[in-house]
Amino acid sequence: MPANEKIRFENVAKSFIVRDPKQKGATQQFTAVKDLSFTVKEGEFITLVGPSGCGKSTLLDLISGLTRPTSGRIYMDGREITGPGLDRGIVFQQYALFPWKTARGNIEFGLEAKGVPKHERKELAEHFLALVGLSAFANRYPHELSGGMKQRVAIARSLAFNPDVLLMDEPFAALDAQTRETLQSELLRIWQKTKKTIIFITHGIDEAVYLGERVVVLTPGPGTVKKIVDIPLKHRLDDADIRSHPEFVKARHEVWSLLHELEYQGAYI
Ligand SMILES: Nc1ncnc2c1ncn2[C@@H]1O[C@H](COP(=O)(O)OP(=O)(O)OP(=O)(O)O)[C@@H](O)[C@H]1O
Repeated sequence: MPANEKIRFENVAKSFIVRDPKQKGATQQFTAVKDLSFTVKEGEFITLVGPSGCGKSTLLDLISGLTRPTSGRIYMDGREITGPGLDRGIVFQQYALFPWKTARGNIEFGLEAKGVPKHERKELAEHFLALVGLSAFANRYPHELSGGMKQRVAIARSLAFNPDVLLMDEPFAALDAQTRETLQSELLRIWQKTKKTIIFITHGIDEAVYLGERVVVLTPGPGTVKKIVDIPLKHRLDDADIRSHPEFVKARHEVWSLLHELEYQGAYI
């Protein structure tokens, strides 16, 4: 295993048994992803983009250990992933916060379940609320927070567990464009500070290029790797208008062109 390798997909396929629409009571196999082979480096920010139904969430479920591959193997730190673990944190599109707990309470709750002592829970919650810029909102309940704030709490909650890898499934998809951009740069800042490995799923080509050091472009279902595009942008946070930068425009165009090749015709991107 190369020294800086964090996650390795080796010929991974995942099929589901589904109802056969042509024959009452019969079932058939449906392949969601196949021949998936790629690696993610330690501390890397990698984004995955592909049309609806190409298997992005399936792929994340496999890394999280919520489901097992039908064939092939997935390794983390050289060990096969066989189930869920706190070394992998997940942030979903929907915030999944407890409505009866405050922002701080939501973060502390998981830590309590993990057996972290009370004073440490409070300290950790405060540290991560500060990291996502929500110190002043610690005592607010989810319904008193904006969508962007709720998603920040969800990110803080995941980070408080100190996972090695943060798995993000379209976390900003439900937000308005302005809030999304703000959270994208905040996430980059957090990534630079925490040095976590981040695997981020998105429908957005801009988002994939802005965040990812590499963008994994997936084929329409059954999803497999079409191409991995290197994004050579070095100073994303220093340039407020990085999206107009020629390197950004070039990378964006490359990903866009891949997703508009013939095999994607009719797919919803
Ligand atoms: N538990 C399941 N049983 C049967 N089919 C499933 C199951 N989970 C996913 N699928 C199918 O596998 C394919 C991939 O689904 P998945 O949710 O991974 O796609 P996606 O790329 O995340 O889609 P989207 O971008 O629309 O969220 C879809 O056709 C879906 O219907």
